[in-house]
Amino acid sequence: MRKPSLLTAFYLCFASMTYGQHYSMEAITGYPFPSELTPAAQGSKVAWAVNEQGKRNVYVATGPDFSPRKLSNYTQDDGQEITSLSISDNGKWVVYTRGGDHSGKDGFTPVNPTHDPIPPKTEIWSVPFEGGTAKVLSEGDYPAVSPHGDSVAFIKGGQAYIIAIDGSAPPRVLFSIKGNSSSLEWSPDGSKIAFVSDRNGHSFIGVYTSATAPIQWISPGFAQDNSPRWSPDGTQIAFVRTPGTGGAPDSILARRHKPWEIRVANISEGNSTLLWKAPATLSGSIPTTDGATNLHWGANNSVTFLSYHDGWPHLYSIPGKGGTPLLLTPGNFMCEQISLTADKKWLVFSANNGPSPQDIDRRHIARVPVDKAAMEMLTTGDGIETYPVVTGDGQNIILFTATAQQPLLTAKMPFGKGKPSLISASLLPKDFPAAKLITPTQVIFKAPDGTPVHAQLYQPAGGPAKKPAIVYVHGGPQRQMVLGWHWMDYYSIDYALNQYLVDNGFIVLAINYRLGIGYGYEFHKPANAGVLGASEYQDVKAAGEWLAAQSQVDPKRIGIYGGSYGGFLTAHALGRDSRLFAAGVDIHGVHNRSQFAAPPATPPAPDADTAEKVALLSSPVAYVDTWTSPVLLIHADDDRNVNFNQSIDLINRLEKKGVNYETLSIPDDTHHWMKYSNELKVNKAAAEFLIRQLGK
Ligand SMILES: CSCC[C@H](NC=O)C(=O)N[C@@H](C)C(=O)O
Repeated sequence: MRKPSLLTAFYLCFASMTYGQHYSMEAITGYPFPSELTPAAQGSKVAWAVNEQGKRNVYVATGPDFSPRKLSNYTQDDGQEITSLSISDNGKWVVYTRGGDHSGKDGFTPVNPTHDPIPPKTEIWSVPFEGGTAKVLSEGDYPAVSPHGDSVAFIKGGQAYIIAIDGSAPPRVLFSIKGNSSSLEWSPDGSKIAFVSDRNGHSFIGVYTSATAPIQWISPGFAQDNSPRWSPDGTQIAFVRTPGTGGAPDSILARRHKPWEIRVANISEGNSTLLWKAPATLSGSIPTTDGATNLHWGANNSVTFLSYHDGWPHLYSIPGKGGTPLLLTPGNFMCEQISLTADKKWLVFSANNGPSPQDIDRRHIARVPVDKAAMEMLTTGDGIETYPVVTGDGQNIILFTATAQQPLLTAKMPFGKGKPSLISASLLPKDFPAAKLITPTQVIFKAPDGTPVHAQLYQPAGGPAKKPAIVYVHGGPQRQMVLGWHWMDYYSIDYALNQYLVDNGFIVLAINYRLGIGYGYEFHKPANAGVLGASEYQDVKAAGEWLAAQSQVDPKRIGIYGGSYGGFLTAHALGRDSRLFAAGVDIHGVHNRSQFAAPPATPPAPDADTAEKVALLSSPVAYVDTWTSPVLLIHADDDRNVNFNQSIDLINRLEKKGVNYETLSIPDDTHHWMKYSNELKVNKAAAEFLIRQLGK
């Protein structure tokens, strides 16, 4: 087909925006995506990263107006992400890592989606807060800026290095010891560094003092010690202990408590005492939600942490000298994106809590003193507020806000009562079709076993009486989709695709199936789920049946799509229920989990054989014989989360079965579409396939 001329393309775009026709995929995915929001320890300075159609840069702002200022100048869609962003305590320097894919395994490993013959490196950069040329300090990752603001400790090759923050001298080894060093934590006075030494099955907490002093090991045992946190006076360290690897192989299928405890050590003595041991219940297992244990040492000698043991991810406080944990955040909601204020007196966080029944499917900002169960919800309404940080002067919260129409943007609000006001609206492209986006509504349906399943229903206005419909299945699986733009880039891309499908006449039902977060422990950690029986699939099938029962849906044109774990469930749906799901798009899904069930053990686990059989039955490849619906399979081959051969395996089986399948293979990108042009390509391919199969 002849491509339209540039002038024709411009006219079509202008017309579609003006006369109510469809907006382009470029328009709906052209939003700026913010991340890495961080405050300086003093004053009102903040910094964050923004991905503008693949061009990722650092922005900074200073109170009271917080007008954003672009600090770096990366001009290419080159897939090099910005992470570990921080401002030196004195506010003079901004330091960050550029490169890698930190949402996958081996975050440090460089990514090269531009197929450069000489691949980029993952490097640490610094730039003066007031402006100047950003400079590469060294190849490396996980930078920790000294409290004095003059040097940066970092990790390279599992060892610790240090360099002057202005790059005025070459990096030097700080300490080089057995195992892999990580989690560098400067002591408050900058005289020491606590760190984790991972030794493959056990780990120690170490303290570095100087090139002439031996590393001090803190309470070394036969366990895995992690998350070192200094007391404000620098005399103690709190840390999390879990069991070391080993022991008689346990059942694979049984659900077991995963023990963890918090311990406190005096630096002077080096031994540790037990501060709190989690209850030996399933929900008392070490939490796996955002920030995991979220261990902090706050003011008034208050050690704070997150635990799931009352059924919800809640915050607790316990005196550093010992005592009974105080539940800081009672209620049926989860806390996440937790940060401690510079004065260490408050915790601020996001929670799916508020006065409306819909708030369980949103996020709002809250705060609580580190030593008093006096939680306050600071935001409310129809929006989605996330990633709050308090400025070093304690005057303002800087946060990310979104709505059903507005993608994630940076905002400010007083640290107390008040409403967020946007500070980065100017970054939104002029052609962004906010006014054309619909507002999803909350739907709750029952799964066959009676479990309530929350979902968001996207309905186009007008159009034919019977419309095609799509079940959208998120990945993770511990994620929650909400009633607006999502705070993760991966799910912002899918929210954009859902809106685009609505604009092209589809109804979309985004389902929060079990294994997801936001609805309590039992929903998040259900029996017989995942590789242990895929019980969560019943929620997906129930969603298809719910759509088929709606008067405005054409039951013969129901499709499904999802990425990663969502691809896994999409493949399950097409294999097991092609009569219900007429077509689907499976983006880097997991298809054969048999090798995950029984990890190599000698002797094997008592139920290894059964687990192997259950794992296979939990895999979509077990249902190829009943797969008849057409499918588009998409995968990038530098995927560090789901191996590329998961799609090769399924494709070869579909080919043999004679299923109608199409493919899109993307060389050198990862699980997270590091290159914007690949994100666009994937969304366009998925939309085109669904429209072609179901739309007209
Ligand atoms: C065992 S399935 C792995 C799916 C994958 N999880 C982590 O990498 C996934 O769903 N990834 C993205 C989409 C996510 O974490 O949300």
